[in-house]
Amino acid sequence: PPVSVATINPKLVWVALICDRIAGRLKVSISVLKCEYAVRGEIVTHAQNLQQELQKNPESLPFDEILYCNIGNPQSLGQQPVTYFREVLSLCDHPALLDKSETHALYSSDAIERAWQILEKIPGRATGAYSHSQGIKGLRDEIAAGIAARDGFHASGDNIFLTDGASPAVHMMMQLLISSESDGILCPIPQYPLYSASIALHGGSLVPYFLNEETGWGLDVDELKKQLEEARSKGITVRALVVINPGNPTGQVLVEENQKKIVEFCKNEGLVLLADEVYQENIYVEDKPFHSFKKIARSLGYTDDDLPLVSFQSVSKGYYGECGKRGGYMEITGFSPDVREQIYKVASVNLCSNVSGQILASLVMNPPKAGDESFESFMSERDGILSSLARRAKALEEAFNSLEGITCNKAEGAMYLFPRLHLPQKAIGAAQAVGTAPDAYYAKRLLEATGIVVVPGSGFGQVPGTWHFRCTILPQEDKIPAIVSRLKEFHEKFMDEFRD
Ligand SMILES: Cc1ncc(COP(=O)(O)O)c(CN[C@@H]2CONC2=O)c1O
Repeated sequence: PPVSVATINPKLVWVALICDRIAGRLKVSISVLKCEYAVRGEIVTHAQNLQQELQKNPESLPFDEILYCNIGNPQSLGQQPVTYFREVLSLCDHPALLDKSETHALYSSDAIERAWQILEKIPGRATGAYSHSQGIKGLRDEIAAGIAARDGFHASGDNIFLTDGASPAVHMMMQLLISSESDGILCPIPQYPLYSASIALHGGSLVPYFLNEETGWGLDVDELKKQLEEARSKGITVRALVVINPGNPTGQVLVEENQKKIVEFCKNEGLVLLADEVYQENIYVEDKPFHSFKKIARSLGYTDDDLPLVSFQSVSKGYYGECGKRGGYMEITGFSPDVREQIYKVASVNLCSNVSGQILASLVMNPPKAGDESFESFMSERDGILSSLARRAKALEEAFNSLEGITCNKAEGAMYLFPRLHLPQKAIGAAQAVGTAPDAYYAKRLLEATGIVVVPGSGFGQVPGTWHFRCTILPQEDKIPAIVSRLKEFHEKFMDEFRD
């Protein structure tokens, strides 16, 4: 009888596929086979199967809904889009509305004005046309102005590449940096698996550096040096350093002094600094404001020519959470004209990113200002979402830390908690008996008992012998108490079952 992939050990599937590939029977490349993306991996597939069962027979499982806490997808869990952004987007998408008198009764005057300004930046006001391969120049200039206002240092629209979210920008940079397995990219462990997946897809080598859980997921430059030297001793040419700040899945926010050391490290070692800053607006602690690496580099006196730096931003996070609109950019500085030409060439192969995402990225980086008609309502929506995220982060952190055998660092930023499971040996043995990582075994048992979907820590990487899972802080606030009670009930039973 057909056997579901969920019950076969994924490693065996992988070996079988590789053998098929070597035998020439399978047309999928080895790099694709090596690629994994746990955020939408085996646990999520199992959850989707359970959801179908629930739809067929609502009484079939010990819960009545699946709660997807596996992915940073705020609007899928009830978060509302920002009114002003949607007003401007809808007017730009259907400019004929701007000629109708009734529009003024439906839209704020500053949204109407902003839509006119944006359309004036688009050749022929044609939002349905291909744009420049870096994105519409006028929108890139808007974004550059927003970056300059954020950092207090000059930014140029010529250095902005607008992309369909930050993901394709990361893939583009990996394509440019990696020629073979001897090219290495320093990545944090735990890391957001876009990086390990992209490095695998491009045939490169991931050079891990471990964040320190004991110091709140601190990034220690001595660890960077150690891993860099080890990679070089194996003949790997390390091309770049990835830093995710605020961190995913770990939620830490870097302090300025640490960032300065990281910039100096990249400068001294001749590394490209890939600064993933998609959670720059998700900061929940007063004493750790966000500083972009662009700002840090300029404050150290490094100019455009001193340090190759790529800064990634997205419209998927923050208080806007517009994941499905696919907007974002990379700001590239410190590259020679020849290299910039190659970056442009790669971008031009994809023609351009979607224009709605481009418009949204310009709104995110240049939102309403004091005095604008929409400013008060915009700030009320923004602050309401961010303060609620902070409360949810704290509630879940406290819940995890109240459970036997779980410790959880604070989520200082981003959208996730990454609690550590101190599992009894019996539980580890039970997982090994079914050929599953202990944290994946826990996550599957949690899902089957409560409907809560989390991602096993093994999907992000972790210090060997430690086990974690990642849970988003995104379920709406009124659902958090039910999640906490379901989680507590499951966990207490699990520990009773496996206590040594
Ligand atoms: C650190 C980081 N960088 C880049 C991205 C890509 O974002 P976009 O392509 O949407 O701009 C994500 C998405 N976060 C994933 C998606 O949801 N949960 C996650 O961990 C991310 O967490």
